Amino acid sequence: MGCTVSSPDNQQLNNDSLSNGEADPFLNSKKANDIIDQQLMMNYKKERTQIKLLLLGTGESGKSTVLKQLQLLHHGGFSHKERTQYTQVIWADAIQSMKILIVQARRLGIELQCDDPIKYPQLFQCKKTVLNAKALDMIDAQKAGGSDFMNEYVLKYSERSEKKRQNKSTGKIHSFIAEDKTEAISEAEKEEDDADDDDEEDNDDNTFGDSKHETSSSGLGRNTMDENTYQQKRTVLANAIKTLWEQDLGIQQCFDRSNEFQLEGSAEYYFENIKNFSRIDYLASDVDILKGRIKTSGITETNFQINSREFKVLDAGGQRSERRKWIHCFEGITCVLFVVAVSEYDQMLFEDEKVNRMHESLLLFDRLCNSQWFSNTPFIIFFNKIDIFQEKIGKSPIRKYFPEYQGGSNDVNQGIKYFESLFASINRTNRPVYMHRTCATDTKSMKFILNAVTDLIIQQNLKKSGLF
Ligand SMILES: Nc1nc2c(ncn2[C@@H]2O[C@H](COP(=O)(O)OP(=O)(O)OP(=O)(O)O)[C@@H](O)[C@H]2O)c(=O)[nH]1
Ligand SMILES: [Mg+2]
Repeated sequence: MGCTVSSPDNQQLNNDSLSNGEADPFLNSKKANDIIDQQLMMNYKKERTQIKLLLLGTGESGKSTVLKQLQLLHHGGFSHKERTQYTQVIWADAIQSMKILIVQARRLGIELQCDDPIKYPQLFQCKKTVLNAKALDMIDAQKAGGSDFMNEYVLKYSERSEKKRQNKSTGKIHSFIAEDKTEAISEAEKEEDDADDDDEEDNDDNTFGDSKHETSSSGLGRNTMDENTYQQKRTVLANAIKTLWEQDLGIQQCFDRSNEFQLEGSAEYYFENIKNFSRIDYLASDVDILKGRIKTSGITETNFQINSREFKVLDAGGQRSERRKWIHCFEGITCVLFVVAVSEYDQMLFEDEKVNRMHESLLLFDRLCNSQWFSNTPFIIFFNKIDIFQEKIGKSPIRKYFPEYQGGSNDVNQGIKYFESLFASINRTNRPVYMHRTCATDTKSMKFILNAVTDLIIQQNLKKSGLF
């Protein structure tokens, strides 16, 4: 009946097993509990000592570029996969950027020399080459990021998408930061679902420019050509882009007015280096990757070991439709690094061309800095893109967009100071906001600034945890 007779041999065996703990269910579960407790304690200690740095700011302000600099400083640089991806993306963006300049010149009533076949036959031919080029046939879309790249490409370059992204951008800049966390999360989840539904519809959209059915292409053109023909086509296209860029005065004029429409911030760099990007064996350099742009979707997490401390850096997509996801990463943040593109005082949002980018950044900062979520969290602001700011302020007066600006129209220092004071005046808490002027694409200056910033965060964190 299930009883066992305990023989002396049996008893010895049982005693041995018990002493090994193999057959004792209580001892076994205690062991398992101990392991879980140990793990929890380790996680708890790690959580307590790990520094969580959150990169926030509007779209295109330079958050991911700051992350890339951290990668160069503390992660041994970029992987082969990243280099391959940026090589493809930049080449496609370079082609589209030149198309945009041609089309926008017409919209703005700027006369293009390449529109005159009699006086400028060579430029006319170059224009035809560019407008007929299908960027997706000129790249390996899979290497460029597959379906993520394709969706992004359509959203960026389709005229129809311009309206769609405006609709998607609800204008509800504040929705992500409702003080009631549960309400905000459920709202975020609902809106995220809606956004996903929209994405699917985007796939059959047409592309900006003369190549009407470009996005229906799967980038297969590259596979149907032999290598020599493919390289030849790319070389011809690169020469056309370079010639238009260097010789057509209308293109230059249009570029000077690029704050009036959406153009890649690094378009000039792409055109200047177009021959590199056209080579099929070319692999993006560190600088290319820093200059290249891949919009962040969602939130990425990267771990670093900095001065023997664990850092987790969270990089959030900054466009309006991305911000509803932010709420998911607000917990346990050690420091917020807010990035402002100071050069964008005269530009409109990609997602809503009626809204000034600097105004959006100020509003966003107001909501974040004065929110209960971050009442004990230090804020650092990077006033970024100072290189573009320097070049631009002489040509595009700050006063035109910020009439209360009293500083000199060519004075870079006064100009940045003005924006710094606007941001400082928004801070209604009694904690300080640290500010730095940055050019996130410049590795040398960023090394210095990022070292100072990470030191400051470590010090602050030690003080806060009572370890210092
Ligand atoms: N010239 C110049 N370009 C910069 C600077 N910082 C960033 N950029 C460029 O600006 C573009 C956008 O930068 P990202 O780092 O992708 O911007 P982001 O804030 O991560 O954008 P989202 O992911 O959409 O939120 C890239 O092409 C960068 O190379 C800068 O200081 N100077
Ligand atoms: Mg980004």
